[in-house]
Amino acid sequence: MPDTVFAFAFAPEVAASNASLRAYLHGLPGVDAVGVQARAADLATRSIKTTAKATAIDLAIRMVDLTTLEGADTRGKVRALSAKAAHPDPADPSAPHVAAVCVYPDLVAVAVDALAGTGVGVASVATAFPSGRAPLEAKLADTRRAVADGAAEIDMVIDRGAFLAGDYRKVYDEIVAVREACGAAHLKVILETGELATYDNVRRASWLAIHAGADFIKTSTGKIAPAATLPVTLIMLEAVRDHYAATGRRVGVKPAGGIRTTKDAIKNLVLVNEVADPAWLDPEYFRLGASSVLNDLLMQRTKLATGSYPGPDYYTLD
Ligand SMILES: O=C[C@H](O)COP(=O)(O)O
Repeated sequence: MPDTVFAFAFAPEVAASNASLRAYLHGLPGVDAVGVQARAADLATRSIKTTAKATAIDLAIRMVDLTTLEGADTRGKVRALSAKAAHPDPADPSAPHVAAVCVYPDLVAVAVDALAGTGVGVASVATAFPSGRAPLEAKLADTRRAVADGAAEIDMVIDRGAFLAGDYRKVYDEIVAVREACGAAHLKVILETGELATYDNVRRASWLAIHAGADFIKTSTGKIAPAATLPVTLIMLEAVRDHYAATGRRVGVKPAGGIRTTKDAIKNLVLVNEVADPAWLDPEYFRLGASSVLNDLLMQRTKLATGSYPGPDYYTLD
């Protein structure tokens, strides 16, 4: 049965005050938690075989934002990660490159230099990642620095404290300001769904970010559990699907955090196909934020092509 598609009209005056934003967001239909969990669980049981699986694995590799977001990150680590992003399987040039490498702002220039001419983008977290707790001026400076150093994509975090306190206008205004600071760079807005407490809040935060100008909505920082669960990704896919139906603007979705295996990746692709539509099955509109899924995708790819797994030391460490 096809999903009901809601068109949530959003006139500019809705953003004029916190009260009008609140009325809009709390007027959205409530999420049927049991239904969403059951549907996500059902879709997670779908399996993909042989040729379709090979295609899905290559698509998943092309959608990976290969991420390192550790306090201990070094220039050398980012160079090594960038080499892997551009040529994931040095023994098999047919393996596609990933979508982007995602790093802290101070390492953007290193990644840009290492990835020049490869087709792999550079994404950077900004706005006081992962907490989002800094004055707006600091968040904008963070964003501008990353863009000036060559980041083509900015992954910002929302102020969850403001959101949970009902200060939607502050969250909306910050996204608008960061969107402007991004210039030509794409903006991914991280909702940090593991801190939003309810599915209704995930739906509200999705619509808030979409209307404020997000190019992508992203589940998580990877620093808070639970991160990218299937029910949460499903709710976000519904939002971008319905927004597209209402406006013709296609916003992307990026589950991130805790995606470790080829099975995890393929479950997400099934969700995209069934909940949104196949037009989202493209790195332009769907990404997988992950620090360590790439090796498993490469191993399963080799297994499909040759019939056996490569040895455990075959790939560089994630
Ligand atoms: O944006 C991506 C996440 O930070 C990566 O999280 P992960 O280490 O659980 O894959």
